[in-house]
Amino acid sequence: MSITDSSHALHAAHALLRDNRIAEGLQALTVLANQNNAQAAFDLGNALLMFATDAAQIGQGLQRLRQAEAAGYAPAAYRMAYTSLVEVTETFDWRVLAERLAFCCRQQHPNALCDAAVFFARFGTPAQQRASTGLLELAALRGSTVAMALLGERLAIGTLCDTDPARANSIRRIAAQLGMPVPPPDPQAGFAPPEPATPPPAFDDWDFSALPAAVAAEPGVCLDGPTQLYLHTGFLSDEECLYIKCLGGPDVAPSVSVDENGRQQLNQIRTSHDFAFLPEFEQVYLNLLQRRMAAAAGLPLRQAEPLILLRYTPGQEYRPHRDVLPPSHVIPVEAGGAGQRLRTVIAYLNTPEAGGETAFPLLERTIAAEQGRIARFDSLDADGGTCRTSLHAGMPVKQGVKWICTLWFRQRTHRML
Ligand SMILES: O=C(O)CCC(=O)C(=O)O
Ligand SMILES: [Fe+2]
Repeated sequence: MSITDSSHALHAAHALLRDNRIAEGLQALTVLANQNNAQAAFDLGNALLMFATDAAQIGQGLQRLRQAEAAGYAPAAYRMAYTSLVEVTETFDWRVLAERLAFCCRQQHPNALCDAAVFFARFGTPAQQRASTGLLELAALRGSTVAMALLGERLAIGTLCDTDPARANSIRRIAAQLGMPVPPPDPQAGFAPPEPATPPPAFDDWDFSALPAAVAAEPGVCLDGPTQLYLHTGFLSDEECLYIKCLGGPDVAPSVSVDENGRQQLNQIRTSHDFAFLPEFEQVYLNLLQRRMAAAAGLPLRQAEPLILLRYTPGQEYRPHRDVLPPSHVIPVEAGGAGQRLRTVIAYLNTPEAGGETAFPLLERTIAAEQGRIARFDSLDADGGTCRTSLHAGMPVKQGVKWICTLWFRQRTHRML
């Protein structure tokens, strides 16, 4: 098949999937993938993983991703990189992760470049730190809107670059239109074209050997022994907080809760908006941040439910509750399931102007929502019963907006990917 023929065939397969003709779409992708079309193999792998309900189907999906990676297709290497960080389906090796990321960066994969920039800014050598703003420029030019938003903040503040308030203003305006929570433009400074005046400088120091430093973490200060309530301030950098908010912010939707009968419903207990980072929405650095949160929890990331991003606007709250699920929602450990929610980590991604504390009424403790800190606590006692003192509430936001993300850890492996 010629390149034009195969790209037509790929478009046709995508159209079938969009029209919900799933079996036909998968069949068309399979034909192309079997002709060694790397993009078709990648798309097929992703589609199989999205519809997979058991380990065998996941295995088939990953097989297609490996095929695409072996053919040198960077998006497949990228997905394998973050999948390996969960350590369920793919064995984990720091050296392989570093090689995959370096490969994706050389191929100018936008999300890999964005991840590299955020990683180097905090953990890179001085030369990598200085170069990281150029990597954000390149990632943005290649289509990463998150990199664009992070770049705008660097230009506004002058972090690892000279300030350029007029360009920062234009970028902030675009990022806000996309639904990202960036500060408003400063009208005094005017507006300059958002694109860089000169192309970003060439860079080829893709040494990711410092990656393990990104996931090292301590739980912090213990505030209550029986509840295992810990507080760790300064856990995430300002840029890491913005990275998480910009990744999920455009897609938050009204939160649902699970009632005592196991039904999902919109209700008055939890009035926030949220977004779940399902496997297809993950990124390498987001997974590294989750590994860091898992390290602070003392549990493997594979025991966590998907990371949830939450946004509360004034008046919104999460009324007093415990994080344990209704029994109907739990497959017990004895039956081979992931079991109950055991431990929660909450990361505070901004500091609201007023309100939004996390209150533990039975402990008479309140944790102020402060950008960059994490709180951690247990929902189960040592004997497996509900931890009574874990009762907690997200207090109403009084002024401004509150952004947090939460990881709920189960008793056993929960993630399939
Ligand atoms: O908003 C908060 O401070 C608490 C959030 C919470 O309790 C939860 O997500 O389970
Ligand atoms: Fe909670």
